[in-house]
Parts: sequence; C-alpha cells; structure tokens
Amino acid sequence: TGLSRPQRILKAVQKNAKKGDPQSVIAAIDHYCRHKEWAMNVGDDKGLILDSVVMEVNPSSALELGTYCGYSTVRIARLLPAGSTLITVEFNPHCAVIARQIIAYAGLQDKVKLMEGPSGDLIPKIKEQFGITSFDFVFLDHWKDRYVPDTKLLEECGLLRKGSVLLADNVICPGAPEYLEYVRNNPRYETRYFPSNLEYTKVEDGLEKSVFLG
Ligand SMILES: O=C(NCCCCCn1ccc2cnccc21)c1cc(-c2ccc(F)cc2)cc(O)c1O
Ligand SMILES: [Mg+2]
Repeated sequence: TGLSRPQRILKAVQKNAKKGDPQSVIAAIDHYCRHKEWAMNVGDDKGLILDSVVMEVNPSSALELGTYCGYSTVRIARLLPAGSTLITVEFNPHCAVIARQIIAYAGLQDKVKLMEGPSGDLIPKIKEQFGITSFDFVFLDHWKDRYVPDTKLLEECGLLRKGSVLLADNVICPGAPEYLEYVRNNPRYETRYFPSNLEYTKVEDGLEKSVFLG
C-alpha cells in the first residue's frame, strides 16, 4: 500500500538534497519531518547538541545504536576526522536498506559501517570483526530498555576506555528512566543532562552525556 515512511524520507532526500553534501541531506530530512510528516530522527534541535559533543570528542572510533534512516549517522559521520570509523547498528532490515542509501547519498559510506541485527548479539562481535579496541564515542538511540544492558555489555566487552563518551537520546521522551538511574548513581560515570525538545515538537526531551571513568 504505497511507500513506507523511510522510503518517503529517502525520496525527499533524493528530491531536495545535493549528492555528496551531508548538510543538504540533514536539511532535507529536517524540512520533510517538520512540515510533512514526523519521524523519529534526533532532529535539528538535539542535533546541534549531538554535533557539539561529537566535535568536542573528535572520535577516531564511534558507535551508534539505532540507525533508523541514517539521519544521525550522517550528522556524526560528517564531523569525523579522515580515517575514523562510525559503526551503526540497525535491527530493522527495511530501515537498513534506506539508511545505506541515505548515507551513500551524503557521500559518507567510506566512514560508516552498518551492522544489521540486535545490539545484544552484535556488540560482542565488534572487536574481532572490526579490530576496534575501544570506542571514543557512543550514541544510544535504539530501544530505550536496551540502553542499560547494552552499556553494561560495552563495559564487559572492554569496548569503553577511560574518557569514552556516551550520549543517550530520549532520556525524557519516550524516556529511559533505568538508564538515568544507572549512569547518575554510578561512580564510574560523570554524567550531565542537556535539555532540549523531542524532534520537530515542543515536547520536552533531552540528551544525557556520560563519561566513563574507567
Ligand atoms: O523508539 C525510538 N527509537 C528506537 C526505534 C527502534 C529501535 C530498534 N533498534 C534499532 C537498532 C537496534 C539494535 N538492537 C535492538 C533494537 C534496535 C524513538 C521513539 C521516539 C518517539 C516515538 C513516539 C513518540 F510519541 C515520541 C517519541 C523518539 C525517538 O527519538 C526515538 O529514538
Ligand atoms: Mg531517538
């Protein structure tokens, strides 16, 4: 029965953005999702906070849990220094198909590796598969009840080092209360909340930035 929402987002990118121009891809998605139909991209308001944290960390190795259509993948990858890698994990094969096309349209395919499957299964395979020792930066934007188990899994797999920065989307809406509890009451994390709003709305949301202390 017609195109899916991710397919409509891809069409908007192909129609309104310039190939190889990540900023125009971001703008095309934001315009479509603000004026035509809402979608669960991190969006332009929280996106500015994401950008500033990525620029501050300047990661050589980055992980994103929850690709969706690749909007935040493009936001992060466009800021990465040459030679660095962003691994992004997507559970839904249809979203992965769309995200690969949007990432390629932005010209960022050489910086991004998209893994399909559940984070709990894939995280333990990252070291051997990509030869990554640890992540400088992790963006959590997948199932909100997976933020805590996957953070623990990253610790257990030795994928976090002293100074690794975790940035979690949606800690207010839809909410990740167990995650806030975990990082705010854990001596191994230095954590701070960045207030903002739910993408393309006036509803309160925000990002929690947590530095792993080792
Ligand atoms: O649910 C959200 N995201 C997660 C989508 C599904 C992830 C599935 N998935 C991907 C990788 C992966 C790896 N392992 C396991 C599962 C995995 C989300 C929702 C809202 C939202 C929705 C309605 C509303 F009224 C208000 C807010 C806003 C956001 O910004 C969001 O991010
Ligand atoms: Mg989100």
